[in-house]
Amino acid sequence: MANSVIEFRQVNKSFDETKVLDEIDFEIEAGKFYTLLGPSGCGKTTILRLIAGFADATSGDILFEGQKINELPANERQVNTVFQDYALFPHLNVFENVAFGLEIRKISKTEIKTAVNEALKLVHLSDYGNREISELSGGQQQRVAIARAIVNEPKVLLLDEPLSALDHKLRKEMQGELRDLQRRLGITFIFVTHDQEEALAMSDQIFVMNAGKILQSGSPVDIYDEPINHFVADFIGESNIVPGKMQRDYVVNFDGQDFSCVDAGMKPNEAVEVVIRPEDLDIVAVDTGQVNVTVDTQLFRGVDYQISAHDKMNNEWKINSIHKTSVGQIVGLAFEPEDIHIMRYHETEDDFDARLETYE
Ligand SMILES: Nc1ncnc2c1ncn2[C@@H]1O[C@H](COP(=O)(O)OP(=O)(O)OP(=O)(O)O)[C@@H](O)[C@H]1O
Repeated sequence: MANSVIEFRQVNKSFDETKVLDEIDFEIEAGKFYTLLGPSGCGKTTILRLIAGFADATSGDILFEGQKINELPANERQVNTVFQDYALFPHLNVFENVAFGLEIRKISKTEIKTAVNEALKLVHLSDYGNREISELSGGQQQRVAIARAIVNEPKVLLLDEPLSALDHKLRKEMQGELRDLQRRLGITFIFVTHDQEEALAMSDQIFVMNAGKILQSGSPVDIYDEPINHFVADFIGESNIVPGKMQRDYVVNFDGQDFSCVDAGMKPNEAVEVVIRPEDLDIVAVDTGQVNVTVDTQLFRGVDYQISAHDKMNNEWKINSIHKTSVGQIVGLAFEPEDIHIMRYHETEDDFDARLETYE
């Protein structure tokens, strides 16, 4: 990649006998918003710590703009980190917190003042320089932490679950602000979250992780529409995942019937998993859709109903619909061939658990 800023080559990290990163390979392109997404304990923070230089890889290479930086001390790396708990200095005011990194670099007072004011302006805190940290809301403290990181003009900003302490509404607002800030600054952001909605909303590129591995990387749309396996399909939004068998190109069998799909290139009779998103299903009269299901539960959510149902093979179906049904009712489900996504390779959570055990 011509514009690569960070690259991991077969990076492994173990603590004693426990492997927490397993052959991690990726390239990060300059100027984009990347997200590491995965459940708690999958190794996201460890990747950030390796990039920042707070921890060493057990094996493999870490490159910054094409140069190996495995041995480079943290303070010589052109990256800054925004931590989950902000890590602000409580005895310094807002201005002093942001200025701290510049002061230890012995930059002139005038330059510091200009840079700090510019950083505070970028995070919409221009009038807050004299405030004590204890006088700020959570969202404002988060902005100070971001200003303190960007004032150093890093090439890469690492953000470790920076929004997790905020309430739902503020969190949504900050997602938009961070996205805007990244675009305005044009520096690379590497953002860590376990919240799939946040990852889809903010990122240019997502790395979906589980159990120390990157399972899939791609744009939010790619990952949502073309999940590579069961874990990704399930983790990114809600999915109906039904076992099936590829009959031939463009024809898949599930629920005891053949369906047209847009997938080809698999072996005849290959076992597959069929994914259809709940919002792609329409509820229609019984026998007028492709699959009939019996409604098991129905929840009203304001904008729609979240319905769960089962088909004659006892596959579970989740449907988001504006149409009200009733428990026990048999309805038809209609969908288009392009709403069917076929996954040829699947690894269930049980498989993952089994793989995890091999680490121990
Ligand atoms: N210093 C350490 N010593 C031993 N094990 C560690 C250490 N740091 C992390 N781990 C383990 O490494 C694994 C990955 O941790 P990491 O913090 O990278 O996960 P994460 O995906 O960021 O999780 P979370 O979302 O909970 O922060 C976990 O099982 C964790 O317990």
